Formats: sequence, structure tokens, C-alpha cells
Amino acid sequence: MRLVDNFIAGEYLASASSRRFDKRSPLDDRVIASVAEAGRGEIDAAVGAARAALAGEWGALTTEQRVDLLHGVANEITRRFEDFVAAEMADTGQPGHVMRHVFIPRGAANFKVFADVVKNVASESFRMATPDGQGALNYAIRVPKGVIGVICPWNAPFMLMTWKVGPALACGNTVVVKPSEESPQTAALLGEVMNAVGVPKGVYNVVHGFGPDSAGEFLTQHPGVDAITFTGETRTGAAIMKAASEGMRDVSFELGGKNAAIVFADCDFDAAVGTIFRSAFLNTGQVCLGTERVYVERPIFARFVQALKARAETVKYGRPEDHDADYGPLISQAHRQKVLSYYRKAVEEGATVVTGGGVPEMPEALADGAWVQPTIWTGLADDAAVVREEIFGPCCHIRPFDSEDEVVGLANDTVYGLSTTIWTTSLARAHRVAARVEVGITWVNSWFLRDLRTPFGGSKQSGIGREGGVHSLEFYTETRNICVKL
Ligand SMILES: NC(=O)C1=CN([C@@H]2O[C@H](COP(=O)(O)OP(=O)(O)OC[C@H]3O[C@@H](n4cnc5c(N)ncnc54)[C@H](O)[C@@H]3O)[C@@H](O)[C@H]2O)C=CC1
Ligand SMILES: O=C(O)/C=C/C=C(\O)C(=O)O
Repeated sequence: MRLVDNFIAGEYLASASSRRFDKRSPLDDRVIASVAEAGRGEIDAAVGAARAALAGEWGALTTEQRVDLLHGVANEITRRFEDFVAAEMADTGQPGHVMRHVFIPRGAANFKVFADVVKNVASESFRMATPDGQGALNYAIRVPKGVIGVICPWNAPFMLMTWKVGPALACGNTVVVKPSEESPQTAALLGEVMNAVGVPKGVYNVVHGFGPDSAGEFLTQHPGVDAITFTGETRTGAAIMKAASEGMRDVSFELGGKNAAIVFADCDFDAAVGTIFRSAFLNTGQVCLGTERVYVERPIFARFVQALKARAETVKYGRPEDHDADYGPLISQAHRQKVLSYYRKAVEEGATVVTGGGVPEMPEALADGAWVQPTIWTGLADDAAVVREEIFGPCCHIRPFDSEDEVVGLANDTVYGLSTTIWTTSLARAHRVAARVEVGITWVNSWFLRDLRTPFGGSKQSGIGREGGVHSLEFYTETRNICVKL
């Protein structure tokens, strides 16, 4: 069993209270790690180390020196690639090929891309007229915000954590990261990378624990934290926003979703089925950008339901290291209870269960894991809880529609607004519908194609702010204007 400790000022430390919690494997519920739970003392120490680093060596680096260090971090992640893959597979139980091709390379890219953004971004300037005719020159400078509190979820832990830490450090901030209690290992491992590359002590700190009355709450309430970036549940975002209002700290939130796929009859049918299969079931449905509502134009509705069902019934359950396996367990027994409660509710609400709806038969060694079947429903009312609430599991409801106006209304009939996918071969319709759907991110004839320079974030209750490319600079720096009389 692994010991996972806090990482504060460049050192791995247990907590002064000696409190630890167990991390269990999603595959079979075995305890795989004992994690130090940070108390208020550790949060004070981590925030203090982060403040000291700002005032010390880190704060004195030039942009070019910082950029070089962050390229070094990316290269060291790549050198330690298999260690990160192993740590993430252990925490999440998800297939190795997803770690190798998506989540861990993205972690390295998150450092490289934002280092390059910061190196190449221009600052704005305006020459103005003055009564004496000489004029004045305004120019803006960007300064780091300070100490950033980084609160992360468990579903793609390394990718989502570095998506925040990369730009925060590129902009010259320091960070205190609170990974999810369900996925502590890759954030801890990144401390070794920081030390190996020579990132000054205190720039990157990690504190472990839970949310309320634990490390998450202590960190977000800490007055030494200048801004908070968070990915996770909308309700948690509301609690963090309250904490951030003390001291008027800025927040950047990526929250829940109930994302729609809109499939028109003129679509490339096989591409739509194949990609919606991935968007509903990749990572066992635990992707905030994933699809839980599918709207299909009536002429192809029945064929689409049958094709997605056939595809869902081909998933191969297994351990992350099984080359054949493309489908893992949910993150935890607690999350499984939540997802299964929606499986039951769907039936109570009158759904037709097209496929799944329960727990698969697993071999004895995996019988205690958090496995659930990929599940498809039809026939639910638009106001059913299963159609309205984020489940965050491998499931979707498919409903027919008859017109463009109708489907836009259905897609927008939600408190969420994270992402959508539109499937059509009509260019005009794609542009028209994309402009009307109230979400931060729309993919046409695709899903999860990520260019890290683009604005990323949610509308309505799916988030606050945009990150990505120069948009990240808006959150991770403060812009100051300097006006020089000529
Ligand atoms: N949009 C997304 O990317 C994600 C959405 N979710 C949603 O959240 C649900 C529950 O997953 P959780 O990990 O429990 O999400 P969560 O929002 O409860 O937790 C995310 C992070 O926030 C921390 N946290 C929780 N309460 C806090 C508080 N009061 N103050 C400070 N930090 C706090 C947690 O310890 C964790 O690190 C999922 O079922 C799903 O619906 C979860 C993960 C990602
Ligand atoms: O690609 C990104 O930067 C973020 C993706 C977000 C998720 O996959 C998620 O939160 O589930």
C-alpha cells in the first residue's frame, strides 16, 4: 500500500495530526493508498510557502526563465510518463490507453502550451490626445494574481489539475492544489517532477483531504489565497463562491453539465453513432463534457437507438492494463450508489430501458468494484429527473424531435450550459443551430477536439469565466494600466 503525503515547500510531509484516510481501488474496493489529511496547520504552511516563493526566487525570474522551467516540467512528465499512467490508472481504474493517449499527454501539454502563450502574448497600448497637444501613452502590464487555490475533481485528475496549474505558473503565480480525495496520486507525483526540474520550493504545493470541514474548505477560506479555480459539482461551486466572497477573491469555475447531442437526419450516421457512443460512455460517463441527452430527428430515431444500443453492448469490461478492455468502473462505491439510484429512478419515471440499467456480472476478483452497465433509455418525459439532473455516469436518454426550433428549445431547457454536439451535413444549419444553443462549447460533427488556445468554460450554472489560451491570462493575471504623459 502506498503512503501519499502532502507536498509543502518542496517536501513530502504527513499531517501534524497524523490523520490519514484510505484510498480504495475502484476496480475491487481494496485499499491501495493511505493519504495524509491536511488540517488547518498544513494549509497555513502550504499557503505560507506559496507566498514566500512569490516574494523569493520564483517572483524574481524573468518570463523566459519561467517558460524554460515549465518546458522542463513538461519534458520530465514525458520522461516519467509510465509512472503517471500507473498512478492515474490506480486512482481511477480507467483503461490504460485513455491515460496514454489522452489524459497524461494533455498534462504535459498543459505546461508547454501555456508557457508559450505567456511568452508570445502582446500587451495592449493606446496613445491618447491631451490638451497641450503632446499626448500620453497608456500601456497595460500583467502581473500574477498571487497564490492560487486549485480545487480539483477525480474524473480526469491529472489533465484537469494541470489545466489549472500550467497557466497559473506560466503567469508567475504560485499554487496550493487540493486534489480530490478519490484521486490524490498524480498531484503528489508532480511534486517529484517540480523538484527534479528545479522549480523553486513553495511554488507548487499539494494538500490532501475532503471538502467541507477539511482541506478543501480550509484552503478556500484561507485569507492568504488570492484567487480560486475549481472544477466539480455546481453545488460545491456555490459553497466555494461564498468562501471566496470573504476578501473579494476572484473565482474561475467549471461546473456540472447535462449536455445534449443534436442529431439531424442528414448527418453522417456512422460518425454520429460512433462519436456519441464515446461522448456518453468514455471514462464510464464521467466526463463533464459528456452527453447525457440525445435528440434525434424522427426519421432516423429508431435506427439510431438500435445502432447506439448495439455499440454500447460491445464494451469490454476489464482492468486498466488489459489491452482489450475499453470500459472501467465508476470512481467509487459512493458514486456507484448515486448512479444506480438514477438507474432505478429512470424505471420509476417510466423509461424504456434500451440496454443496461444495472450491474454487470464480473469475475470474482473484480466483483467488489464500482461497476455499472452502460445504459440507454427512451420514453422519458422532458421534466423527468433523469433528463434534467447531471448523473455523471455511463448513461443517456434518447428522444425524437421534428423541427429545428423544437430541438433548440429542448437542448436549452436546462439550468446547465457546458457543451453540445451537433450532427448534420448542412453547413448553414450547423452554424444556425450552434449560435442558438446556450452553451460555452459546441462541437459540430465531432466531440472533445481540444485546441488549448480556445475559450473553454460553461454558460448558466455550468461555470464562471473562460480558460484556455489568452483567456487563462484574464484569470491568472491582474492587468494594470500605466499612463505616461509625453
Ligand atoms: N464538471 C466536472 O468536471 C465534474 C463534475 N462532477 C460532479 O460532481 C459530482 C460529485 O463529485 P465530487 O468529486 O464529489 O465533486 P465535488 O464538487 O464534491 O468535489 C470536487 C472537489 O471539490 C472539493 N470540495 C468539495 N466540497 C468542498 C467545499 N465545500 N469547499 C472546498 N472544496 C470542496 C472536493 O474535495 C474535490 O476536491 C459528480 O457526481 C458530478 O456530478 C465531478 C467531477 C467533475
Ligand atoms: O479538456 C479540458 O481542458 C477539460 C476537459 C474537462 C473534462 O473532461 C471534465 O471535466 O470532465
